[in-house]
Parts: sequence; C-alpha cells; structure tokens
Amino acid sequence: MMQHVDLRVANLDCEHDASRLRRGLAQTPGIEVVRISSSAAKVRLAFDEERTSRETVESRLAEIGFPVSAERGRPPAVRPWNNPKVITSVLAGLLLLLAWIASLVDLPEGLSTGGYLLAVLIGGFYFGREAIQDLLFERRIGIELLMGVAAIVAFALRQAGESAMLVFLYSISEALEGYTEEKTRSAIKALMDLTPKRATVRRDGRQIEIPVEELQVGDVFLVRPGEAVPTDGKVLSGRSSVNQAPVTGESVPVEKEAGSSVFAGSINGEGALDVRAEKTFAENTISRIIEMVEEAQEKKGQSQRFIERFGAWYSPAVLVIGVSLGILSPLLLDAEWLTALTRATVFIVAAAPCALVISIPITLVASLGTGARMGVLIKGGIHVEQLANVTVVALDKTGTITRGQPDVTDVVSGDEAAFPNNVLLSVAAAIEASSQHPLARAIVRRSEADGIASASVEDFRSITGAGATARYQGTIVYIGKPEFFERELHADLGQIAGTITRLQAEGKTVVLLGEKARAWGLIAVRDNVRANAREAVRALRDAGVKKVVMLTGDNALAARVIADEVGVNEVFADLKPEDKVTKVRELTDKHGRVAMVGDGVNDAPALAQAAVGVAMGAAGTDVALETADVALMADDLEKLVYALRLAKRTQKIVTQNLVLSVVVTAVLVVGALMGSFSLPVAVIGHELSELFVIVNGLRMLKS
Ligand SMILES: Nc1ncnc2c1ncn2[C@@H]1O[C@H](COP(=O)(O)OP(=O)(O)OP(=O)(O)O)[C@@H](O)[C@H]1O
Ligand SMILES: [Zn+2]
Repeated sequence: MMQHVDLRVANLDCEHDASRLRRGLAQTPGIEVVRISSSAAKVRLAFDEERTSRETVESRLAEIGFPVSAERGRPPAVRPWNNPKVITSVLAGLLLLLAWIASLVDLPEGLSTGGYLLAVLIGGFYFGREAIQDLLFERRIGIELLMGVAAIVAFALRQAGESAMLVFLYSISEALEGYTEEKTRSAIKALMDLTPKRATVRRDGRQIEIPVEELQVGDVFLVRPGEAVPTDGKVLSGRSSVNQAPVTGESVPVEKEAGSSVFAGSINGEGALDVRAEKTFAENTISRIIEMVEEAQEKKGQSQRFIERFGAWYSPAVLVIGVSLGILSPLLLDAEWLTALTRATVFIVAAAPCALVISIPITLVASLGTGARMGVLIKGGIHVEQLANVTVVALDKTGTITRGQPDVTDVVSGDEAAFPNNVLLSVAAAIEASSQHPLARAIVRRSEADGIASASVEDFRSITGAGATARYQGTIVYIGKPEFFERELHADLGQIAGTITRLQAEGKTVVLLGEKARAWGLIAVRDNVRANAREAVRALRDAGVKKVVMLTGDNALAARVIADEVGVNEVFADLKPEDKVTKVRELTDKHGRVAMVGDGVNDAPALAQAAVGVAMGAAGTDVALETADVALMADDLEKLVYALRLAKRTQKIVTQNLVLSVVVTAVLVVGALMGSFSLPVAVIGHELSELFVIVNGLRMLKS
C-alpha cells in the first residue's frame, strides 16, 4: 500500500532547494515525491508501507538536509539570522568593505585583492552552487549562472572590486527577496499564532490542559472570557460575543449561543463557552486558509507562466550573446580584447531578468496574504487576473442579495372549511421538516412558533428548484412554487390566483400547498435584503463592473421587487440550477468575464461555469471553501467589493512592475552594448530596479 504524507521541512526555500530534495530522494527506494511546495516549505510524499516506515522517511529527509520541522501544522518562525544566505551575503559585504579600505590606504595590493576574492567566494557560494546544480542536473541556464560568469570574467579582467561588488549586491538581493517572501508569508502565518498553544478540555468530569494538536473531534473544551478559540466547534452552552476577525475579516464581534459555530483563532468576549470540537487543529478553518493561501501561489496566472517560459530561453540567450560579444568581436571586428570582454560582462549583468522574474510572485504573495487577513481567500494568481478583469457580476438572490433568513408573512387558504390555516401550516411544516431549503426552515419555524402540532407524513421527496412532496393521509401532497403547480400539476388556482400575484408584487416568495390539480392554499415568505446590498451593488459599478445581474429560482415578480430594492437592473428569474449554468455561459458569450456569487453549496455548478466563482459566507461550509475560486469568509457583500478592488490593485502593481523591469533592462542593455555603462553602473541599476519591484510589490501588504 502506498501511503501519502504531507511534511513541513526545514531548508526548503526555493526552487533550487526543491530540486535538490527531489534528487536526494530519487535514490531512495520506496519513497516517491508527489509534490513539493517550496513556497509552503512542504512536501507530499508517497511511500510503500511494506518497504519503509514513516520514521524512515523522516530520517531519510534529515539525512539529505531537510529535517521535518518540529511543530507539525505550525510553520516555523522567520528570522533573518537563521538564514545562511543572509549570513554569507553580509559576510561578503564586510570583506568587500575591508578590502576596499585596504586598497585606499598604503597596504600591499595583494591584501585587498585577497579580500575581494574571499568576498566573491563566500558571497557567491550559494548562488554559485545553484548555478552549477541547475546546469548539471536540470540542464538549465539561470540568472545565477549569468551572474557567476560575469563575476568570474570581471575578476579575471583584474576588476576584483567590481566583481566582489556584483557578488555582494546579487547575493544580498537574493537573500532579501527570499526574506521578504518569507516575511509576507509570515503575515498569513501570524493568523496561526492567534490560535492558542493549549486547550482546556473536560474529560471524565475534570478539566485538563492539552496541546491543541491533540484535540479530537468530539472533545468538549472550555473557552474562558478573553481567550482565543483553539479549534472549530459548536457551542454547547454559554453565551458570549466573539471577535472572529482573524478568520472572517469582520470587525464587529458576533453573538454566540448554544448551537452557534465558532472558529479557531477567534477571540472570546465576556462570556464563557463550552464548545464541542468539530475539527482537529490541523483541519480547522484557519489551518485550511493558511494551506490554501500557500497552495494559491502555485496556481499561476497566464502572465506569470508566460514569464517563466520566457525566462527559460532568455537567460541562455543572454549568455550566448554575451559570450559571442566577448569572443567574436575581437576576432572578427578587431575590437580590443579587454574592452570587448568588459562590455560583454556588463551586458550579461544588464540583461539578467531578475526584476522581471520576481515582479509577479512578490506582488501576489503579498496580495493573497493581505486578502486572507481580511477574510478574502483568492485561490491563485490566475483568479486574481480573472477577477480584476470581470465585466459582469451575477449575484444569486437567496442568501447573497437577501439575508437567507426568510420569515413567513402570510398564510392564505383557498378553502377555509376544508383547509384552515393551521392545517395548512401543520402539513407544510411536516413536509418541510425534511428539507434543507431556507424557505422550508422558515415554514417550520413559523409553525413551531404558533404551537401547531406537526402532521404526520411519509415518503418525502425533494423536487429540485420547485419544491417537495410527501404522502399525507394517503394523498400525495406537494409544496412548491406556483409555476410548478400550474405547469406540472395542472392545478386550478381558483380564488387565490389574484392573491399570489399581489403578494409577489410585494417582493414575497409564494409557495403553494396542495394535491395534484388542486391547490389548498398558499404560504408567503419574505426574505429581507441585506443592509448594505444597495451600496455594494453601487460600489461594484464604481469599481468598473459593467453589469450587475441577479439570478434566482424564484418567481419573476418577486425577484424584480428585490432587484429594484438593491439597484440591480437585470434579473433572470425562475431558473433551475442547470439554467443558472446556461445563463452564466450566455452572459459570458455576450459580455465577457462573469463572476458568479453564491453560497457555494446549491450554486456550485454555476460557480464552476463562471470565470470566477465566488462563495459568500464560506467560513463553516467546507464545500464552499473548497470549491470556490474566491471564498469570502464573512457573510457580507462588502467583502465582494473588497475582493474586486484587491484584485484590481494587484493587477495594477503587477503591470507597473513588469513595465519598469522591462524598461530598465532595455535601457541597461542598450547602454551596455554601446559601451556607455561600466560594470558598477549596470550592477547598481539592475539591483535598484529589483529593489523597486520588491518594495512596490510589498505595497500589497497594506489592506
Ligand atoms: N423546499 C421547498 N419548499 C417550498 N418551495 C420550494 C422548496 N424548494 C424550492 N422551492 C420553490 O422553488 C423555487 C426555486 O428554488 P431554488 O432552490 O432553485 O431557488 P432559491 O434558492 O429559492 O433562490 P435563489 O435562486 O435566489 O437562490 C423557490 O423560490 C420556491 O418557490
Ligand atoms: Zn538581480
């Protein structure tokens, strides 16, 4: 049996480390690498249980230099002085400085040259090793090789100081890049630190403290006032307001009582809560969020993939051109050797695409992390691109535009003598007790509130997009939309027909109860529009969305009233779930990219059809969290606007970065070819553009 494990390991910082790990395990029988995520410092391995054990796997990883990090689930802390690349680079800088001082004062020249050489060797150790490994094992010419060649040639041309400076600046920018990436990632990991290390559980009538990693589903734990919630669960008893900003990004605390869900990392207010764990620590919502943000970095957008493909042939091309420049121009054009070689070196440094290569990833990590902190989970660069360019936003009605908590407003009987209101409610509630639909819950709630005893029914069956049916006193009874009664049951609506239209015109959803060919009466339900829906729709338009439309399974008349209330101008009503898919496709054909927003459970097919599927209120609904492209953790339309703006802002910074890096590289290359730049100018210009790109990208850390 092949067994899969996910392990978080140390020293896995970049693609190079990833390939070193892959090579290290290639010679180990019984272990296969399934996936390596350097951005998450995680590996997924498959191992043959008959041949190896998990312990062997772990010790093998340690042998090849990637020990499994101590705290499972919790990512390790980031410290610059723990990073060998930072240390070697700083050391190279110091040596460079000393050697330079030595060259100024009257010390033998050999001393400063020796210092420069040491700086080159130490500062160039890591990227030099990566360059060689890339070349030998992956047959790839990368930026590291370009820089290494340039440094060696410069040194050979007796420009030792320039060579050392190149090595120092390149290594420090590499280290800085790695460090900032780590740092931005740790902004997300900071979420994890909000979860406590230990939980107080009740076992056998006693309270004991255990590490949160040992919490089991079903454990009852205690959350005291002011404490953080250790893992997701359902409140058993107690009452308190809980700040769940770390998970959902909502700033206002939410009231919790018996039956409410709480999420790990939320901060408890004044009351004490007894909570039954529904997730282990590793599986809880916040752990899933962190994992998804990490995985998101691997779902690259089109532009990023293009740049990576481009980089694969660009760097070798630079090397080939540089070498021919240095060798051919003296041979063929009679140029001076020293000038030609220097020029070639300057060219190689000038043309290296560092800034270009990091401009997208650095911006994305920052942006995705910021989104996650604000309760907006975007599952990859590709979705950021799509979301930024959306022209149509399609909103589902129930639960998206409306609150999804309807109330029964009217009960009208078609035949008072045979079916008085309490009989209607009692039969309706009996059928709806088996249904998950928000309407059903409203009806059950109303009948309970009125103290009506539920009738007894059997053979419940749900009719998707129309209603439900069951057998009551031997008769097949239906509950559902009026259109269903007319079209499918050929029911005579009799005197209630007029009432139906009147109630629908008030924005109410009308459902009928009755048997084949005869409606007994109606129940009207009203679901209020979300408080901020109108502003959100306007904000979407302000943000550049051309069309905001509403999709609903409800009746057109009622839907129109709701749409007018929130300022949506186009409504598509009476849609079955599969019609919503068709509608999304039509909208895409006609107007371009569609973002479909729904609850992610009933609307999953429509969300999947859209360019971007957005699930609202995803915290606590695993399906929504897993399937949507963008998950809004809070049940709040404002977050949709935020997500759109975040995506647009990200795209803008990415564009700035791309333009800048291309322009700077072009200027440097032209200058290098014309011989107007010296090596230090090229190196500094190059590193400055890289620094700009990093700093610009990090602006996305701001929410
Ligand atoms: N269990 C039910 N009881 C009564 N009526 C129902 C039930 N299920 C569906 N219906 C009827 O079918 C219609 C469409 O239901 P559907 O679930 O497709 O859409 P919805 O979720 O109500 O609305 P939206 O599409 O805006 O989310 C409802 O408006 C209602 O009239
Ligand atoms: Zn560079």
